[in-house]
Amino acid sequence: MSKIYGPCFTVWIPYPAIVLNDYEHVKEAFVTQGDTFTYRAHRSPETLLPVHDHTGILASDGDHWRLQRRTSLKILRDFGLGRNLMEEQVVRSVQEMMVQIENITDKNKVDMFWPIQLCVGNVINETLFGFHYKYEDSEKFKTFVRIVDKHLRHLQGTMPLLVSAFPWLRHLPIIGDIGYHNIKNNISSYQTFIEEEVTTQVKQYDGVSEPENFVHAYMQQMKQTGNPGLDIKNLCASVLDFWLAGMETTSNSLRWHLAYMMKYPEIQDKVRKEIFEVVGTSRLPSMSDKPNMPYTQAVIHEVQRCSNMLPFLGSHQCVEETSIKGKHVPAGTLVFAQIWSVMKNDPVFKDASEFNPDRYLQSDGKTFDKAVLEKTIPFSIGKRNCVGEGLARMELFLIFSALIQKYEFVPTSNIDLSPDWGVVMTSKPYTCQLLPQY
Ligand code: HEM
Repeated sequence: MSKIYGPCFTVWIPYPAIVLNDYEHVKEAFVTQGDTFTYRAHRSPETLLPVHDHTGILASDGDHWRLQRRTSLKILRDFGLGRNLMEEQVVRSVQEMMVQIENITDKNKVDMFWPIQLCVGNVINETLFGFHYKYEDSEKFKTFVRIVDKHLRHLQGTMPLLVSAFPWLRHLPIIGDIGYHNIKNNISSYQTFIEEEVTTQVKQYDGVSEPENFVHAYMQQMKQTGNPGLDIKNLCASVLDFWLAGMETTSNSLRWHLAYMMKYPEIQDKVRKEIFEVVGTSRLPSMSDKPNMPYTQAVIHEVQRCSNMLPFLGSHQCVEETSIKGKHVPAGTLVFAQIWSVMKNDPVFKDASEFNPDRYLQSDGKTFDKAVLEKTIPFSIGKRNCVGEGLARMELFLIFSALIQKYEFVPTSNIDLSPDWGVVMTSKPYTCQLLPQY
């Protein structure tokens, strides 16, 4: 549509919503006029993700959103987000995953879904609740993941979208049940999961001693600040946000990474060559290796660009009358930014449909092309960008490079790189043969 209507146009769904399609418009709205566009639209199907609207980070706005986002970021930073502590946590999960894979007796036809999911899930689980699920005792975790997975696919269905366009339809039988009430009921299953884990931690913590996990630290903030916006309801909502936003995205992205590596085995070999040269085989890759591994970094950028897991960001709403690049935007207008379009259509990506990690590197093979990097925005930009970007980048690097270091991934089923649609665009299921490399 952007080819016909340009980088900024209005769609009627049936209310008017502005769609931003290029980097310049997205930057002007979300960065230059960041405060004006941080509000959410509060319409289904988005409101069907959290348990209560206007709680936590993802589904709140205004001063309440600022408080929740600031509190969560402070806690994550105190726990070492982007520093050694968090790296140690990721490495622990990687080591457990490698043992699990090692123990798979038949490596000729492996589905990597659960090893990756549990590895990523345990990073977030340790941060939030301070423990890991054991591979042999992870049924509760798997049940939760299955519900969320189904939920995220279902939300993009025709019925939920119809209810979003015409909210009164939720009162009709069938459409209302499928498009609204069944989904709302589904949420209570994951609400129970989260509340049980939070309650266990709340009971264990005295409110004053050194916090050992996110729940403890949030409770400490509740006590120290006395701020009524920090309460158990918002604690549960923030924890759920981290589970939803932090686990499904990162684990799906890693599955995309392996799919691309199997489709392009020569690129997989080149990544492994760089890992062997920089890290060797006697230890796992670490964050201190990252600056010396430009090709691996370029591959991660290119997989994120091409897989484009979150083509549409969550809704943004403009709180006051303004203009974007000279185009009038009335107060209350909905704004959808298509980072899909930015990463597929910006002229900086030559032959954008080709999978070509080299586009990120200059001719010396080491220096990054800053113009290309600037427009690669899988975590969005501006005030409402991804809270977990630092952690996600660390996980992608450490988990991906550890897998490629140890195994060659050879497809044993068709690798189809077209996505399965949902709130998060996932790779199609595949199986692979794992060939140990040392
Ligand atoms: C590859 C992995 C990831 C990708 C591609 C990704 C992408 C994004 C994007 C594009 C947004 C902005 C959505 C919007 O504008 O509505 C976002 C928001 C968010 N992300 Fe991530 N994310 C990833 C991993 C994570 C992780 C690991 C965490 C937590 C530990 C996390 C937590 C969040 C939260 C809480 C928000 C909401 C921010 C707000 O509304 O203010 N994400 N993410």
